[in-house]
Amino acid sequence: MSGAVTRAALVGLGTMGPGIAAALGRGGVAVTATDTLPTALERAEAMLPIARGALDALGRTGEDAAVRFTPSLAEAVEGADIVIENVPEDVAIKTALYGAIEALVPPETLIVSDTSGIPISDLQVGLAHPERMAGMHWSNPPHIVPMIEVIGGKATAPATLAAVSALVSAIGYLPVRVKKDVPGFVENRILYAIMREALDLVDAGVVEADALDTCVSWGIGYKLAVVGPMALLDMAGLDIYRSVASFLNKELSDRKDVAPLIEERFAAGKLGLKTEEGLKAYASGEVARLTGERAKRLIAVRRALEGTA
Ligand SMILES: NC(=O)c1ccc[n+]([C@@H]2O[C@H](COP(=O)([O-])OP(=O)(O)OC[C@H]3O[C@@H](n4cnc5c(N)ncnc54)[C@H](O)[C@@H]3O)[C@@H](O)[C@H]2O)c1
Ligand SMILES: Cc1ncc(C=O)c(C(=O)O)c1O
Repeated sequence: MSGAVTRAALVGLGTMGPGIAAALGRGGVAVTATDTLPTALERAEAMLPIARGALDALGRTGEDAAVRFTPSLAEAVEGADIVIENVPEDVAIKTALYGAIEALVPPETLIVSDTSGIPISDLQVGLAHPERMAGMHWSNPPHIVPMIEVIGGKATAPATLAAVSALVSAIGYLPVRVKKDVPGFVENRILYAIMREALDLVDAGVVEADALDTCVSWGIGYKLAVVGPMALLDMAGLDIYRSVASFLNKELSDRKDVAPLIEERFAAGKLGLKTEEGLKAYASGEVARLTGERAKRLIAVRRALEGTA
């Protein structure tokens, strides 16, 4: 692929797809989006104006490039400069899809995955042209969180990484170049260290779930939005960090499996907002209300941090 990306195909329209479609369109990239489930296509079409409203509220106003929806993978990828894969976090599902995509597009079309942390080297291994594949990891909600990780695998060409980073910048996001293809990349290695400890503390009865969320959101979460961990070390003092880490690090959870609480809810089909019950149960209408309220608050915080509130 040479030149800027102007046309993207988006494959998979679940939690992440609709917001990504809106963000690309607002960034001037025409999108053709597809999913194997008709209900996902319908939902994504309904979500598009809502995500565009959030972009307006962020001050990211302007003309939208066309966003179209189709049940046909062939139609979605036709003429695309880049194919953005957003299907479930499962190597078999993703690699089967890459086979189908490669049969439909020329060798220069970029293929990227929004994988949360499967190494790109593992995903690209069966591709006929693995050099055109990279990781493009968005954060949920993708039309509001302005950072995207860019990851290369063993076979990724430098030109592919340059093109993906250029696309991220062109649509107004901050590209974070992850230099090694480690599982979980950077964002999810940090997030899952937090999640593991949070679940362990709740499971051990140290704190109620709601109180833990208050502690993290109004304590470290609020602070980290302004002062990242490396800067926070200097703010706290390395002597303090050293003293605390010398007794605390060995106390922290190092469990290797998934917490029993999550396994139990997963086995019962309780997946969170998407099934209206996860760690908590959500009354009718509550999911839409919560999603809207959270978007409003995230937008207000982002505008304050950007100095545009
Ligand atoms: N949910 C998050 O917070 C989040 C954040 C960042 C990245 N991710 C990653 O993004 C990817 C998608 O996550 P999600 O939460 O949107 O998943 P999801 O399960 O909500 O949606 C996946 C969609 O893919 C569709 N699909 C499955 N196989 C397909 C195929 N062969 N062709 C076309 N469509 C197909 C499904 O019908 C579904 O609509 C995963 O790799 C995930 O790890 C998720
Ligand atoms: C729990 C969880 N897992 C993965 C991701 C992203 O890949 C997110 C997120 O973006 O918020 C998440 O919350």
